[in-house]
Amino acid sequence: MMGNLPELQEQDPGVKQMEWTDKYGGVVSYRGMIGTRRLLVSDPKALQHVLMNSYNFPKPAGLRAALANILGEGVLTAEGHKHKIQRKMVNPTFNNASVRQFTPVFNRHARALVKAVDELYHNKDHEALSPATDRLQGAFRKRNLGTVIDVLHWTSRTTLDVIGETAFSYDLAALKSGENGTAIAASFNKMMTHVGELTIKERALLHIEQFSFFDGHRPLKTSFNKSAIDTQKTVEDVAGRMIDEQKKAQVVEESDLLSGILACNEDPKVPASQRMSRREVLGQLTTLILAGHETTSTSLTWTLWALATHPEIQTRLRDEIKDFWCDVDDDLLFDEIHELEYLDRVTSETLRLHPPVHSTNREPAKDGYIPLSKPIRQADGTLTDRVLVSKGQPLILSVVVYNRRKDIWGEDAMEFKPDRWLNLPEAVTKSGIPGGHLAFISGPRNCVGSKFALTEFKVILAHLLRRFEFMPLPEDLVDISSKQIIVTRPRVKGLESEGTQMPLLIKPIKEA
Ligand code: HEM
Repeated sequence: MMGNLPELQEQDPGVKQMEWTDKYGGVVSYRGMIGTRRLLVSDPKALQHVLMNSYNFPKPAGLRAALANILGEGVLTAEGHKHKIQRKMVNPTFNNASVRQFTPVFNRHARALVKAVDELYHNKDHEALSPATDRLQGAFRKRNLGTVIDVLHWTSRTTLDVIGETAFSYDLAALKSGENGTAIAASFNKMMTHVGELTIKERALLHIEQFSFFDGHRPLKTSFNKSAIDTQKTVEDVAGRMIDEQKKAQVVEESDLLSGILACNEDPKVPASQRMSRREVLGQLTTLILAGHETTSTSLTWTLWALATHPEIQTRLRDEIKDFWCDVDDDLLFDEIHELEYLDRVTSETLRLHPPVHSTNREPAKDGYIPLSKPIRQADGTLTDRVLVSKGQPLILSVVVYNRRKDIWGEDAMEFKPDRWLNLPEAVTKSGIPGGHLAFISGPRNCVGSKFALTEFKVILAHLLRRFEFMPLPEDLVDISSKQIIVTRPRVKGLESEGTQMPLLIKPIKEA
């Protein structure tokens, strides 16, 4: 009934898939639910073929409909002509000029995060964190070893506040008051907690719901769908009021992503047939909040963990940041932050080793062949350098497997080594995948917010490293594993019931 899916769930995301790939090569056939066959794809030529021809390999209709329950009718779930139109409206709001304008906002929220963590360190009545960190706290404080903080919890609130302000000039107040903040912050938190706690039955229903025989009967009345619909409605109520106010004022100031999208959409030069409906504009907003918040916060979290477990890399990175950024009262500027070479290598290396979006699903619109860079052996024992796929065949494009393949990245592929980016293997440079790793995928449906994400990520990381040292907790106390909850989030082994978290020890940096 469940095919190979339980096997995949037993281990951290990507582990089983990597085993299969090592054994069988860049395209592996396995069983999904109710006898369906899925192809796990990690061959670079095959990935590029599918991603660059994205309109011939759409996202499965069922998956899009299930995602639309959570995200509305935004660019992430649109297909074909609709997607082209939406992407045209959304693209300009993420160009370099626009991201440059948001960089002061990233700096301001990074400072607020540093202040909150600093208060926590000095024990000024900040709220309790998570049961795990609270339990660990006493022992470490007594021995003057530092303070334990759940970095996932703090980065997640910060990136939520950033997206609230940059997307629609709205103060989500997540850092200040967390789940007691605005209705939007509270409902997003509730929905994400729910995703993390899905029962086996709810998971099965989510899978089943993706089959097209549910078209017209979605969303099913599950408690998860109810919380997703509530979240979407909460965002739409607030954003809808804002759109009405801007229309009443008859001036569209392009100060945030929403007004940038509105300005493109209302441009008199755009024919009516090329414009987005009000529902679609609102859908962009829910999409941006979800796509732009969890991804960046989990990347920051995995990076802090990688740096905590590699202190020499942490020190080298901090030294680069300190040398360049003398006065912490100055803001880090857009052009400057991207010139920091070691920071860039550390960023690429974390996105390679810990891509937040673990995989993405596609299906061919018609029968055809997918080319391979390396031949694979077929069931009958013969070798082939192309794979025949039929219309509707589920394809799982595995970001995490491609990013970690030893035959592509080298024998040390599972190690965190930022300097590998100084001299990448030919298999990577000739893969055709822009930027080398696949964390933002490629082609017409690549991550529209990648420059925004990289700038926000680097600014927040630089502020944190300038002020704090991050250290891991002893492995016998805290052993980190991961779980896919839309994005790949960390958990503590043995404390899975406490949800996702990343407890690390912190100490303020003593300025020389
Ligand atoms: C480190 C941070 C991020 C990573 C790794 C990431 C990764 C991705 C990936 C892999 C996709 C393709 C998903 C798919 O097709 O299944 C995607 C799409 C998208 N991302 Fe990001 N993302 C990040 C941050 C952001 C941010 C900050 C924003 C906006 C503020 C954003 C907005 C979007 C949107 C709108 C799409 C849909 C694009 C389309 O289908 O045309 N992302 N992202």
